[in-house]
Amino acid sequence: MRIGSTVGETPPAAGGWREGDPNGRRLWFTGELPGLPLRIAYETWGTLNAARSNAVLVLHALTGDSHVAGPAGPGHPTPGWWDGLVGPGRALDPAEWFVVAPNVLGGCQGTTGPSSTAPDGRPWGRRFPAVTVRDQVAAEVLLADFLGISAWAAVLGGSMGGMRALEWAVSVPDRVQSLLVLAAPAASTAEHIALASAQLHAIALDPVRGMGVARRIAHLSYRTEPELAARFGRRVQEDGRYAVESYLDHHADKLVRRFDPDSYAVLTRAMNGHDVGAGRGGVRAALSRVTARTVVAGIDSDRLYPLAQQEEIAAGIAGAEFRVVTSPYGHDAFLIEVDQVGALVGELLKDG
Ligand SMILES: CC(=O)SCCNC(=O)CCNC(=O)[C@H](O)C(C)(C)COP(=O)(O)OP(=O)(O)OC[C@H]1O[C@@H](n2cnc3c(N)ncnc32)[C@H](O)[C@@H]1OP(=O)(O)O
Ligand SMILES: N[C@@H](CCO)C(=O)O
Repeated sequence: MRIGSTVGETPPAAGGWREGDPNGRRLWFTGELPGLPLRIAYETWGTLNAARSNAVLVLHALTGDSHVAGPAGPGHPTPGWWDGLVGPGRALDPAEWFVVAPNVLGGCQGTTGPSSTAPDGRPWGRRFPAVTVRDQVAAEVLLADFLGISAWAAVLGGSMGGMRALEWAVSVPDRVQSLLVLAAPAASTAEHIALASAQLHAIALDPVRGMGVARRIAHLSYRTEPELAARFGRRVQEDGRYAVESYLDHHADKLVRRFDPDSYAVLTRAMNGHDVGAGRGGVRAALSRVTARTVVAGIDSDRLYPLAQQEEIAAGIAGAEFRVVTSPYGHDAFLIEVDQVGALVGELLKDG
């Protein structure tokens, strides 16, 4: 394993990597997965204690990145996506916990992905190999090895991050002491694959405009019908667009400005392939491997990953607690309902 630079050195140009952040430490390391040179960009908050027992791994969703906390700014296209969870007096207080957040394998914010340079000196682009959620976790295991963390005090994730958190607890149970799976399924369903299929077709037709279409489709699955009705109704703007149409246009435009369509496609395919039970005798058999103290939580209005999918996970893990986040916002509540999510994290970590 070759160790990469630390803060302050010139970061690699590819993949949207930028300089350090005053609220956290942005780092990267290089290693190798079979056949794939690997760089992982990650951020940390707090200090690893001498016993190496206070490390918490936070795993982001589809278009998230390592920037869990801190303001938006140069190099941070969005503010910290769980900003309310990390900081003094918050559930993940850096005075107590060493918080680590990697950008996912296949992503576009510093970790190896389609916008990275391939061994032939050209960007990978569409040639980037298909990766699975298991590959992504294998890469994160290399990061944990590098950091000298044999077991995480907690692994936390929502949505695609929840898929990886679950995969961690199943594939290396002895390295996960406690686990929060939020708004994620044990396996992607026909509905998920169908929604993703339409998005992937749009990107195949035209990467940039197609990703805008993909985001519109996806964003609808992240919110709820009553919320859209209450916020936008049938209102038409001065420019002639329905207000809800304009809202989706806005989210599409914002994503197009900050995200790589090839990464979007690679990560979407990885989510399609997510099935924690594949090759392990099925979901129940896979879940029975988990030894972590576990909280599985869903959102009562989530139409993408409905509550029954988290109930299934909780039912399969010995001693798991099942919790419901109450929200009108649907799937995106895992990002919005920070107080409720913070309470879940606090519950998980107390006496942990
Ligand atoms: C772990 C991760 O996933 S990290 C990545 C998270 N971030 C993203 O995914 C970015 C996309 N954004 C989102 O998904 C959501 O905005 C969330 C979950 C982050 C926050 O949700 P909310 O606070 O409910 O924001 P909401 O969905 O209402 O969007 C607000 C935006 O829509 C804009 N907007 C609202 N109505 C309209 C309209 N009729 N026309 C145009 N724009 C509109 C607002 O001006 C605001 O713009 P801004 O974000 O540029 O300031
Ligand atoms: N808004 C989130 C939702 C997906 O879970 C994202 O873009 O990652």
